[in-house]
Amino acid sequence: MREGEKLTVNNQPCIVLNGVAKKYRSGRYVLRQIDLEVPQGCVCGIVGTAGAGKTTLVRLLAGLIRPTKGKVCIFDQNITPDNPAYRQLASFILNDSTFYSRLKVKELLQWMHRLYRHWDEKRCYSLIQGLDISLGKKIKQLPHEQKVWLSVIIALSARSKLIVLDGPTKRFSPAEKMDMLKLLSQDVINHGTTVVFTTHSEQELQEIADYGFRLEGGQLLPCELKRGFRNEAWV
Ligand SMILES: Nc1ncnc2c1ncn2[C@@H]1O[C@H](COP(=O)(O)OP(=O)(O)OP(=O)(O)O)[C@@H](O)[C@H]1O
Repeated sequence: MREGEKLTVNNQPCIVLNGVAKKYRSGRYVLRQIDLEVPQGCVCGIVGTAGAGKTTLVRLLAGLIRPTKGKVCIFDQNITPDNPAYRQLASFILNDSTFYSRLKVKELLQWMHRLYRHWDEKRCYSLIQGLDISLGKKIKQLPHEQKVWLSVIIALSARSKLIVLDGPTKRFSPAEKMDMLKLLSQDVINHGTTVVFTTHSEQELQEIADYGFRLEGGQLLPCELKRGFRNEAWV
């Protein structure tokens, strides 16, 4: 890919990155020139080795940090730490999320219900029951896997149009990882949700993504995929 060339994967983008570069105060450019459009209703995977800049990219999408250069847009809105307007539309499930640990599961869900305009209560409780998550337990008492599931359930119940996962399934068994991806794939198909995930695994990208990119040397390079997420056997 030539510098400055845009990776356009569809005409109706959910995410648009224009000339994005990021340099932390203490160091070198982690991201150099990212130009990307991700369409709505697809699964987009980003693979990269440790330190390639995946979390930095996700934190830019989440508006947790500012780009040094360029512009980050989600659903046509310019994303910065002081523009939280898109948050009714997007959910970010980060690697190190240790959220609301003192609340009970039930209290957290009640809070989320108040927070999200399009909250789907019926769906939420049916997912919770299916996964056997105890409503009376405090978040801090849940094992890591259940915390990640809970984040996914919240994103799905909030009817998020964009769900971004930054390596949260690292400690999952292959079967459990597949269950989560099947659940997300159904949302992509039924509701046109866009799912973006980061991974260290080229194989995961091959198995799951509709569009795949490799983050290397601060740039995003397109990956050729052998098959898409929406394998008939899964849906
Ligand atoms: N706040 C920060 N200040 C300075 N440097 C940082 C900061 N955050 C990350 N970095 C550096 O930026 C580079 C990219 O880090 P990042 O966490 O984005 O990579 P990653 O691809 O997500 O890695 P991993 O797969 O291990 O999570 C690393 O060299 C890291 O040390």
